[in-house]
Parts: sequence; C-alpha cells; structure tokens
Amino acid sequence: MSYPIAEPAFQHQNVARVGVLLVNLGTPEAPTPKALRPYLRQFLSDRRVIEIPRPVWWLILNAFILPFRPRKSAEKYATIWTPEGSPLKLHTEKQAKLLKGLLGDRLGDHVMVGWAMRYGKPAVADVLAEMKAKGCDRILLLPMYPQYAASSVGSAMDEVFRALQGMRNPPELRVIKHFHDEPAYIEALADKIRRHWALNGRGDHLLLSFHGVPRFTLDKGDPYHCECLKTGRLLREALGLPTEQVTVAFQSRFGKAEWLKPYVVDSLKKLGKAKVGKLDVICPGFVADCLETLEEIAMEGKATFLSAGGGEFRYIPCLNEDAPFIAALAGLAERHMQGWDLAKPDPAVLEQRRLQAKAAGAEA
Ligand SMILES: C=CC1=C(C)c2cc3[nH]c(cc4nc(cc5[nH]c(cc1n2)c(C)c5CCC(=O)O)C(CCC(=O)O)=C4C)c(C)c3C=C
Ligand SMILES: [Fe+2]
Ligand SMILES: [Fe+2]
Repeated sequence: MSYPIAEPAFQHQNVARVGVLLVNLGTPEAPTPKALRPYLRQFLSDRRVIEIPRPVWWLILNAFILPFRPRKSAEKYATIWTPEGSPLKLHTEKQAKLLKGLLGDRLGDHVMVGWAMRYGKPAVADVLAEMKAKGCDRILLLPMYPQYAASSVGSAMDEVFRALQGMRNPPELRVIKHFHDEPAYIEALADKIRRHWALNGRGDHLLLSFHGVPRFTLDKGDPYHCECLKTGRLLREALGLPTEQVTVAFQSRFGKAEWLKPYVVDSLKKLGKAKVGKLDVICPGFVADCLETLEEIAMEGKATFLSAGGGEFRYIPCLNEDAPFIAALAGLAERHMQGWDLAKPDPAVLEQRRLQAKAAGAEA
C-alpha cells in the first residue's frame, strides 16, 4: 500500500511561521437591542463568567436579563459608538497592526499578528483557522488583559483550547497569562499619566478603576484582586505618589452578589464629599477604551463625582495605540517566543506554504 506524500519537504524545514493572537472581550455588532441580544447571550452563557448552576441561571438569563438588558445596554453603547464601529474593536485592530509593524521590523515577515474577540466577531476559532491556513505552526496567545481573572483570561484560554481541539495537527501554543507587573506596561501607564500632568497640571488625587469580579472568586483562589493591587502599587511607586493620594476601586458590578470592593461609585462619592479639587481617573485594567471606560467612568462616574461635590473630573484614556504600550507588547511577545526558531524562512518554503494554504482554502 502506498501513502500520499507523507513527508512533504516543508514539514522538515526547521522554520516556523509564528502567529501572535490578540484576544479581547468582544462587543456587539451594532448599538441596537437586536445586536446586543446574541452578544449578551453568548457572554452570559459562559461558565467562566457566570458560575451559577445552569438550570437556575438559564431561567434567570431568559426570564429577567435578556428581555430587558439588551435595550438598556444598547442605549449606553449608542453614546460611545463611532462612525467606524465599536471603540474596543477599532482599538484592538489598530493595536494588532502596530504590533505587527514592530515585530515585523525586528523578526521578519514570517511573524503574523491576528486579533479576535472572545464573544462576537471576529471569532477566535475563525482567526486561528485562518492563521493556521496561512502557515502558522506556532501560536502565541496574548489575551489583552494585564491582570489574570478566570472570567477574562481564563475564558480566552478556554476558547483557544476548544478551537485547537478540533484540529488534527494543531499549532504549538504558548500563552501570556498576565502582564500586571511587567515593567514596560507599568512605565507605559506612568508615561501616560505624566503626559496628562504636563498638559493639564497635576491632579489632587489619582483614582485607579479596575473592572470588578464577584468577591467569591477571590476566596476560591482567583489571583485577580492581588494582581490589580500590585499594578496599583507599582504604578503609584513609579509616579512617586504617597498612598493617601491614590485610590484603587472596582467598577462594572453585575447582579446582586457582592463584588470586589471598594465599588468605584462609593469611592467617587467619598472623594466628591471630601471636596477633592482635581481628580485624575484612569482604568489600568483595560488596554483599550470601551463601554466600561468611556460610558461608565468618563460619563457616569464623572456625574457621580461632581454631584457629590467634587471639583474637576479628568479622565485619562486607556493605553490604546500609545507607542510605549505597543513596545511593551512587542517586548513581552518576543520574550515568550524565545526558543522558537525565528530564522527567516527560505523563499521556496514560503512559496510552498502559500500554495498549500491556497489548496486548503479551495478545499474548505
Ligand atoms: C478587564 C477585564 C474584564 C473582566 C475581568 C470582566 C468580568 C466580567 N464582566 C461581566 C459582565 C459584563 N461586562 C461587560 C462589558 C465589558 N467587560 C469588559 C472586561 C472585563 N469583564 C470589557 C472590556 C467590556 C466592554 C465591552 C465593550 O463592548 O466595550 C458587559 C456588557 C455590557 C453591559 O451590558 O453592561 C457585561 C454584561 C461579568 C459578569 C464579569 C465577571 C464575572
Ligand atoms: Fe465585563
Ligand atoms: Fe458597565
């Protein structure tokens, strides 16, 4: 019996095409109730996000959340939507392009950068399949969350593992689990705040607002709370601020259970009542501006602080496309790719791969 070509030459060339995959949370396709419903259904059906036993949660989701929340959330999304779409998606796409530019300059053409959304589009499985078809046999997963939480990074990891499960010959995989204490990330945040001070003068107080998670996840061993506090301390030290001038708080509470405290609403009221004059606010746990930063903090949070008696509310945007942040990502990625052969592939091998990808595309 004869086999089809069992060992095509390119499989034995010691060259790899490496794919860096950025994954962020996801966003609806439009700021409408119709688009919000499938997005929220997918998001809130994730067992990493909602840990309530299924039959009970399924009832709550279908009877109390999906009939009402899509309309309310759509109204909020409408306030931050841009002509090109959701800010979170736009920033993620630009971050991927910039990272590709930086890594390509350093490592050559055979490094690809893809981006996907955990919920909604572009879906993780589709992007991974595309990267594989383009010849990536090594994938570096970079979830776009500096602090690890099971509900964010853990869920992105699950989704990638699920996609690889369906592949007969999956790529090799490495994961950047977190970068909450990465010096270049801390410095990118400090640089952002210093530039804001240079333009607007120093604030009287700095509020660091992180996305919250349910309190019980901390008791069960999720490192998220500790990682947020560590980021906060390192940033405060980098800026040379005393502890009494910095507050760390948690936002975006969902549902009736206790979440990590202090809640940002309470901190904003307290700072307002204390007659803080200039309040600087930044969200270090979000690397891209999104609903939670632009609407919940920069709009709602501002109103809360001012109506409690605060002076001036100064929102500092997320790292988004800042050069020091993209350089931080490139540094992280390069470190995690160590040991992978990054020699430039032979042009003949690239051509073979291109033909193979084309054939695979034609088959699919
Ligand atoms: C920064 C990391 C995030 C963690 C951890 C996280 C946990 C978490 N979130 C919800 C519920 C919702 N979050 C929503 C929006 C949202 N969440 C994050 C990030 C984290 N969430 C981002 C970046 C966004 C914004 C997305 C955008 O399109 O701009 C929403 C949807 C909006 C709404 O209807 O309010 C929900 C719902 C839970 C329950 C949870 C942990 C258990
Ligand atoms: Fe969230
Ligand atoms: Fe929110």
